[in-house]
Amino acid sequence: MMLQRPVMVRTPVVRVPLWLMAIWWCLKTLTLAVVVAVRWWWISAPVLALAGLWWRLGWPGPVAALVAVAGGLVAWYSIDRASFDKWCWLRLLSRWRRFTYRRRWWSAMSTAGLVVRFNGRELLPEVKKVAARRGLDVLLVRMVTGQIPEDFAKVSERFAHTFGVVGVRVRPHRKPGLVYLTMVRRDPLAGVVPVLPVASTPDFRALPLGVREDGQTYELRLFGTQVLVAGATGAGKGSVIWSFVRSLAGGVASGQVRLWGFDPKGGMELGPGLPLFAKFACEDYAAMADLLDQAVTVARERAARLRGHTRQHTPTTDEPLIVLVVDELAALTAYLADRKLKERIRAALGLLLTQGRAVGVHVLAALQDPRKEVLPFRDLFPTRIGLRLAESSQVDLVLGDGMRDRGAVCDQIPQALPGVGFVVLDGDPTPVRVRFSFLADDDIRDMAGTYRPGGVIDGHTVPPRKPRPGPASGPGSGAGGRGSRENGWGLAA
Ligand SMILES: Nc1ncnc2c1ncn2[C@@H]1O[C@H](COP(=O)(O)OP(=O)(O)OP(=O)(O)O)[C@@H](O)[C@H]1O
Repeated sequence: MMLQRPVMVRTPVVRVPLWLMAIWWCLKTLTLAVVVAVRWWWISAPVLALAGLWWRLGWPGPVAALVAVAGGLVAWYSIDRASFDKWCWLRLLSRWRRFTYRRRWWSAMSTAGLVVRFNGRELLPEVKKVAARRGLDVLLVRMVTGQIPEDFAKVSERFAHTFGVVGVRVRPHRKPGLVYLTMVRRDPLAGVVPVLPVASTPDFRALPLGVREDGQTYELRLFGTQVLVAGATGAGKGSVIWSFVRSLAGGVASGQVRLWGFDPKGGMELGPGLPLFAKFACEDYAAMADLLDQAVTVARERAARLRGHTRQHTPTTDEPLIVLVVDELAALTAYLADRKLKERIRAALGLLLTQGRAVGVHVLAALQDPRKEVLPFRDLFPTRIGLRLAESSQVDLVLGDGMRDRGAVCDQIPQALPGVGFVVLDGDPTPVRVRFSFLADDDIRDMAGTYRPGGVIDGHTVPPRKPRPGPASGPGSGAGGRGSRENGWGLAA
């Protein structure tokens, strides 16, 4: 039997003289000081500069420098606040916020259940970047292997309370493994959004409808889509409809766009803008079914003509974009007592929603009550807008499964914020919070007077009016010598 030598466990001792150790510690401290000074250069550089001035000029040196810098900043702020915010204030704020979020990060992740224990170690998501904006902070976070953005979305409310912010929205980064957390500190959408300017030729790929949380204009891509708006009573469906109509008004005036209105509430909602509509139906459901059938015929004719030539219709005055504006979809598809008529309407609507979008026949439909009879139509609307909703269960019903967890908390929109909602695009996992511009009745009448289109009156074609600035009289007032029938009530062709 061979005797094995015991394993050597003692560390060999090397005797180092004290002066060598002292040099080593000095070098180490110096390196650490340089690293800290470089890492926090935005603190160390000014401190060094002030110290240099004090060294050469005594106290007047740094005091004069501080006064000059403060004066320069005040002047910059007063002359160009946007660039001051962008290049100075928000950058400093971002650094401060990065420090404050990191301080509470470990406990926040731990209590939210996002710390992963692996191989005896604790792994937690890492804050890569913090960008402060007006009223919100955007954190770029690297997730721990195995985590997905949904894990963060589920605890977003918990984060809001932990970090003392009004809300947290979660959005995946385009690179896997990264996620954005938007910490909303004060609601940037608290103020009413005034009417937006009208483009004489609308850009159908970017129609301005309101303002997003990051302060940018929210632009809707109409080409290739159909739009559904849902909201409880008083949620501001009217403001979505009128913001949308306004974004198209230039095209309505030039004849590039034709609006067909369906207002089953007897003309209450769309009435103030009546002159803008080429066709309109508000009481007679059979007339509404006829209009829908006409739209299906147009869509089919165009599809037959365009097949093999193009995949997207280009609106012209000869072949305009047709937009059907429906104020209460459920009145057509769910509440209607006449079953035969209801089936006819449902069939026509289904065809329009599936076949219309490539050939320039679009639908904007508003919905108050997301009940199951209207649900089959939801998936035919690639763009869905959820305003304030009565119950949390309605959110996924309207916007699609999982949308509430992803931050579309329509049920938490306060009554005091009409016109605020979440927009969801098919295939895009991130709801966008938007406030739509508000048009009072007078704004709608002015717009209708200014941008009303030409039409057919008693067999004579009336050319479109040239847009003119300033207020104009409203519908029914006989402006331009046109009565209610000319305004479209009588289904002018
Ligand atoms: N975007 C907005 N900004 C500010 N206030 C708004 C906005 N939209 C609506 N409001 C206010 O909320 C009120 C209700 O809005 P609106 O009539 O559009 O709601 P609705 O959803 O169409 O309601 P209903 O289903 O009862 O017709 C308006 O009279 C207006 O005062």
